[in-house]
Amino acid sequence: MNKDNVRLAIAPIGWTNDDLPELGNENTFQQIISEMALAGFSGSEVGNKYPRDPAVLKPMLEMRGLQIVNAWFSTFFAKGNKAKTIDEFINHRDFLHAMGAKVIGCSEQSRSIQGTDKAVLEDKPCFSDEEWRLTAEGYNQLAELAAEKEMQVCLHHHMGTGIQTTEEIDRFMAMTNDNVYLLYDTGHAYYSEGCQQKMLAILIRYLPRINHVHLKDVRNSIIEQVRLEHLSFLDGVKRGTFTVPGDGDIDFEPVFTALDKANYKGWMVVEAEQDPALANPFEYAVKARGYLRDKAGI
Ligand SMILES: O=C1C[C@@H](O)[C@H](O)[C@@H](O)C1=O
Ligand SMILES: [Co+2]
Repeated sequence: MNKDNVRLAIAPIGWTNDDLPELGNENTFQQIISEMALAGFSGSEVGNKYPRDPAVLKPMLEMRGLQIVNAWFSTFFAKGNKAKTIDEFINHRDFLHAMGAKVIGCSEQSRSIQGTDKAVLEDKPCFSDEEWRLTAEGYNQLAELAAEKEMQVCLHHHMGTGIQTTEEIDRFMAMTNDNVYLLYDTGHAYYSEGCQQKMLAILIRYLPRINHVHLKDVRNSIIEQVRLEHLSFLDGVKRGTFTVPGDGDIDFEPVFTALDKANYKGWMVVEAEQDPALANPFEYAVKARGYLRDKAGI
């Protein structure tokens, strides 16, 4: 891939998991960012151990050659919580702007089961026409608010949410304006659609509107356990659904080729939540960095 276009970041979720705070609670903020830098990454997303004051956070990152590239934001438009969502979004946008980030990765969490004990492959919500209308209207407004700071909003399609499958991503992209982007997450696309081909089809269809990429690998054997045992999303994570690129069953080379051909300019973020007691986060960060050097040439 073209090194002038793409930069590499890593998410803290491999060290401490915001969805499962008991995973990696022993890992400190300074250890996390020091290991990210030592493994050869130049960006990070934001985790729950990060100081939220840019005056504190920025110098701690800068001295390690790191910058903040995005932070997760949960929206609740479909259930009618527009005013609260917008209010919180503005605070979040201003924090990310102060940190120098350009994109704001959001997930529509109305009726989401990603943090519950429901079976992730069976019990996901499906939005009504009215829920779709509210969601699209909300994201169109977020895009305008982001533009006020020369930033862009993107939707993180996610397991267990109302915007997970190919059809749901298609509907979301069709109902929103072109200034609403997609955060493409390889792991969620593969997990939802069950195969490489469909995972790639989403990427290829939306290349012009993808402005942020999460690189997660998956273990098919664990997804099979999730299916057979009707496990929740988080139970799957604890068993090892996800791992770093190159360590699981996804073939990443066509992903890199498609992004490169489309002249993708932006961050690619290694994001591989697994139990740090089973998968040493620093070791896996180094492994991911080596894989990206070998296979993507970056
Ligand atoms: O981007 C993400 C953030 C996490 O909190 C989430 O659950 C994970 O799977 C993900 O892709
Ligand atoms: Co992600």
